Amino acid sequence: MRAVHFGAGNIGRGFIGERLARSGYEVCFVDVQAPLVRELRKRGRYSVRLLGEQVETIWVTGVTALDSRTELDQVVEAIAGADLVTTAVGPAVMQAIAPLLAEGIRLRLRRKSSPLNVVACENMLGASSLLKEQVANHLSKEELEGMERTTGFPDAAVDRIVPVQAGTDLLTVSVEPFHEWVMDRSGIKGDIPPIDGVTYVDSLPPYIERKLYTVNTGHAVCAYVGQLLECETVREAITHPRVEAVVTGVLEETGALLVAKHGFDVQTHRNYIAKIITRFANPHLTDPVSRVGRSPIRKLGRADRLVGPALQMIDRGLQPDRLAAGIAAVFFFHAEQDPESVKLQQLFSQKGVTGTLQTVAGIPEDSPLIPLVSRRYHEWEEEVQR
Ligand SMILES: NC(=O)c1ccc[n+]([C@@H]2O[C@H](COP(=O)([O-])OP(=O)(O)OC[C@H]3O[C@@H](n4cnc5c(N)ncnc54)[C@H](O)[C@@H]3O)[C@@H](O)[C@H]2O)c1
Ligand SMILES: O=P(O)(O)OC[C@@H](O)[C@@H](O)[C@H](O)[C@H](O)CO
Repeated sequence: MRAVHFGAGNIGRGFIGERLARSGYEVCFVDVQAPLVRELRKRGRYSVRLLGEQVETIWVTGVTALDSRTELDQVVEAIAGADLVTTAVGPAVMQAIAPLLAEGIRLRLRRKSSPLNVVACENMLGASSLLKEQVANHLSKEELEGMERTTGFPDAAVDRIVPVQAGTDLLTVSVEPFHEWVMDRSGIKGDIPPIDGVTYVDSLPPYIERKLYTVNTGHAVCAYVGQLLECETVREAITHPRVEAVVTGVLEETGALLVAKHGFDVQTHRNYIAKIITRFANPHLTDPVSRVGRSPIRKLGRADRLVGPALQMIDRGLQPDRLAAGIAAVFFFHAEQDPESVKLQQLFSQKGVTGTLQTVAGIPEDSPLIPLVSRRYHEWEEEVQR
């Protein structure tokens, strides 16, 4: 079994590649970082360190790599010969890999190959569906019909915290022991050769929303409020009583939404939240708030982890008070190496709370969310000036 995985970064090596290799797939990573590609190809293996009470080292073997900047033909050939394609490149990068995927699918159609599935393992709602649209833009009408018949793009939710890697070895990746990978069965064409640890469901929205609006909402609020209160890592933030209070308050709010919307059992959801808070507090992980808060404009998107649940709460007559405090904290986020953080600061200095939310999240001026966030912004401002 052969898998092509785009993005040999943290989650790519630390979770997707690890799962696929342990399930018997030969994994070909595709990345744009030449040193990473070179080392993966040369060594053919790397280690994943599970940072729990004890450190457990897993060797991921039978891997290789290609450079999507310089080895285009080989990447297309690898896609044509694959049993599965996965991605973990970041939502904004999917567009860049779409032409290569289209080329690979075109070659498979010409060769009358067996069905293929493409799974985007990105933190967003409907990532594989969006990737499908992006690929479709590069195909003729006839090729598109062929793709519809032969290629599945099942949406998925993936969960494992993989921080920025601080070790000296380029390939070794340290991760938390917890993992969850849920895939929408209805989007699959043909079969996906078994993957250890994947749960198949008939409808993904409850699972991806539960993950995005709990793990990622909580994580983001922890990062933004944490940085505002001078914490550098997620652990430092979640063990700061003020941050912890905001995060748990926010997760109570999104929990009420998720229970009302998807019918989750209240106690089961409380346990899910408690487990996540424990994961954030993992003393063996060093996860900087700058990573977790990265791409703040994306994170303020209308369907993303902050504004998404807040607007849905308002629609259901629920009050996203503490979530509004989390959203307001984003406007204080600074990460000089992060182009979105720099851009958001510029935008915010020109447009303030209302204009920025309208621009980046498309929220109407009369949305009740705007005064809620504005009030919370001024409260944070007073707090930091004290
Ligand atoms: N790190 C986590 O804890 C985690 C967990 C679940 C999901 N995710 C999601 O996975 C995705 C990747 O996150 P990450 O933390 O691994 O980021 P990362 O930056 O460590 O990895 C992304 C990789 O994609 C590569 N890349 C960039 N452009 C490319 C291109 N055109 N072709 C091929 N590769 C390209 C980069 O070089 C990098 O190696 C994101 O959508 C993220 O939300 C991350
Ligand atoms: O990857 P992002 O930028 O969407 O979000 C940052 C973190 O919240 C995220 O990477 C988590 O670590 C991950 O989603 C846990 O499963």
